[in-house]
Amino acid sequence: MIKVSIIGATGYTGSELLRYLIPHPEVELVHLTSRSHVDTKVDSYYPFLKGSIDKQFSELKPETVFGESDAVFICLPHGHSMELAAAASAYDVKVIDLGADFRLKNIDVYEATYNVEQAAPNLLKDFVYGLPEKYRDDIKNAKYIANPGCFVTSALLGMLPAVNNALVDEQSIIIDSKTGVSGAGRSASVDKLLTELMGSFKAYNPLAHRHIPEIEQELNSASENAVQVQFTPHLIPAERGIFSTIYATVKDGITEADIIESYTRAYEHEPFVHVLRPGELPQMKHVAGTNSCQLAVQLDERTGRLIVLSIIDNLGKGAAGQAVQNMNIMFGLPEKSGLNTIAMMP
Ligand SMILES: NC(=O)C1=CN([C@@H]2O[C@H](COP(=O)(O)OP(=O)(O)OC[C@H]3O[C@@H](n4cnc5c(N)ncnc54)[C@H](OP(=O)(O)O)[C@@H]3O)[C@@H](O)[C@H]2O)C=CC1
Ligand SMILES: CC(=O)N[C@@H](CCC(=O)OP(=O)(O)O)C(=O)O
Repeated sequence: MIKVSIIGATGYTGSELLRYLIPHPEVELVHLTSRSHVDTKVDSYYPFLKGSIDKQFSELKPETVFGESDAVFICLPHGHSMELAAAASAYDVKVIDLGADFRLKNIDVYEATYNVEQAAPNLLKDFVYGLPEKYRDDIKNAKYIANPGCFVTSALLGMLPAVNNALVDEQSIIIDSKTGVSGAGRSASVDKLLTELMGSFKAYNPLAHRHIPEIEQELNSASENAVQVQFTPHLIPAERGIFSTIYATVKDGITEADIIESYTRAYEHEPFVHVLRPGELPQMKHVAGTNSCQLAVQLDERTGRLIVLSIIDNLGKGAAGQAVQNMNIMFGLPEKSGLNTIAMMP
């Protein structure tokens, strides 16, 4: 059994990790840390876990958590993982960070984007960007994983085959994303409460969202030409889910058959990415509570634009599900272990 701990287990990604890890056949949960609920029974804090877990939240003591675990998930707000990763380096433990501290390889870009100093620059090279569809071989041997951002995952899975195969003008990509409010975490501000959003819908951070450099970093490393994206996120009155509609102008001579062939080839062996059949359209609900991504791919012959509809659950493939997928790859387990959930309908 793999001894697993979660730092910041009282948040939304922490609870989603528990949902995947409690039934995981190869996992034994060891430490579940919290600042505000030390000694509270986990199933008192999370009544949906009654009968599933008999543990208490504990204080974060790095030497105990890293010293007694094989794998540790860090689920803290941005800026807190650098010091922890440095502490972990003294132990034989694998770390999967769900935050953004090690996603951006360029330190200046990271510091400008997050307005915080990169306090562990020497560890950056050891962090593998945790998108299995792009970095599976590196993930197998990694000690540290920087789990991708949620919008970024939906954008990259939607655009990587097009960029990899030079199907689209790399400067023409427009990503229009909608997200449920759980993306903002459990202690979100008033403007992200469902009561404020119900019956409404709004855009935020249109020109400066912190995921823009992350999307561009990963698309640029897949492309011979410079990639620049336009990205606008929107909040919708839903608990979870991301729906990205992505537009890009196709290059001269590229046909819909070329596009379908590239997407099919890219994902035919991927356990969690599903390219829909012609005419099928995705709905956020169809991936809720799962680690799946569904893609609808079409060429608009009239405008010459590729349109990709990409859906994930922000807490699933956008966070905890992808983190468990990365753990499975790092420990040589079947990639779907613990991740065989099916979306709830209706
Ligand atoms: N929500 C999402 O959809 C996604 C989130 N992420 C990233 O994952 C990480 C966790 O997100 P999420 O679970 O949503 O966040 P939450 O706000 O829901 O939870 C964060 C947890 O961290 C603990 N915490 C909060 N502030 C501090 C602090 N200053 N020092 C130490 N611990 C603190 C809190 O627990 P306590 O007070 O008990 O200690 C809290 O439960 C973030 O970096 C986020 O950006 C990534 C992808 C998707
Ligand atoms: C609704 C909402 O606020 N969403 C978050 C993204 C959440 C996420 O998953 O991104 P990180 O992993 O980078 O935190 C935002 O727009 O900043």
